[in-house]
Amino acid sequence: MPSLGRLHLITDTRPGRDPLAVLRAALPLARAELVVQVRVTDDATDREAYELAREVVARCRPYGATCLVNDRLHVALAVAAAGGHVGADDLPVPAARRVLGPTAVLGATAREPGTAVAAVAAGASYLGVGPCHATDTKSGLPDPIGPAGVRAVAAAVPVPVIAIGGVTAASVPALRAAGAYGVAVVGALSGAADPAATTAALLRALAC
Ligand SMILES: Cc1ncc(COP(=O)(O)OP(=O)(O)O)c(N)n1
Ligand SMILES: Cc1nc(C(=O)O)sc1CCOP(=O)(O)O
Ligand SMILES: [Mg+2]
Repeated sequence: MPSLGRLHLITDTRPGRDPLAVLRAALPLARAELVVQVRVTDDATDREAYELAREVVARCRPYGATCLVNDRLHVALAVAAAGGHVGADDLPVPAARRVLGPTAVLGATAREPGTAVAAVAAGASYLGVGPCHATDTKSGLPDPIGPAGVRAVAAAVPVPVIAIGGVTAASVPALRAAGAYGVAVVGALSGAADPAATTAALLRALAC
């Protein structure tokens, strides 16, 4: 399995956002370092998720970037994405692994070491760990765990930890120092005035 990219761009399909424009800006800079997670709003249809994921897979391919699909693993399979990401309300990790097969990339959300260890034992190949910082992008999240929370999880598992939640280029150094392999962002890129410049800043921070 090729090594996982360190910059995870999660698509923002909320009204007024343009996920493909952000992707166009990020891809030529981040190339194989980019993992694009196709995440649609809960009210999106499977057809909408499929069309977006198909487009993302096609755009990622020439750059060697990776496309994953959030939650909807049948969509991941249908578009031949590299894998998917599941959390507490989605298919359990063992079931997700069965659906995706043994070689797919499978991410699981873990907020503390116990869940993290269980997710890895059940077949997760990386963990999304957060929320690291406060964020308006998703409601109903628990309190931020900060770099200390990331450190606790990263110390407990042998797989890459991807820090998520309110991540910006400025917060990357502390998260990396805490053991994060990479970061996942929504708002830092989808709300950026200059997504290319922000991608470059995130990549610089991740390279240190
Ligand atoms: C990299 C990464 N980490 C965590 C999540 C959150 O997944 P989940 O808890 O299933 O919540 P939703 O994204 O489905 O709302 C993620 N998507 N990616
Ligand atoms: C989708 C999601 N899941 C999170 C978790 O902690 O599980 S935080 C989050 C939103 C991340 O968006 P932003 O980069 O704009 O803060
Ligand atoms: Mg989910």
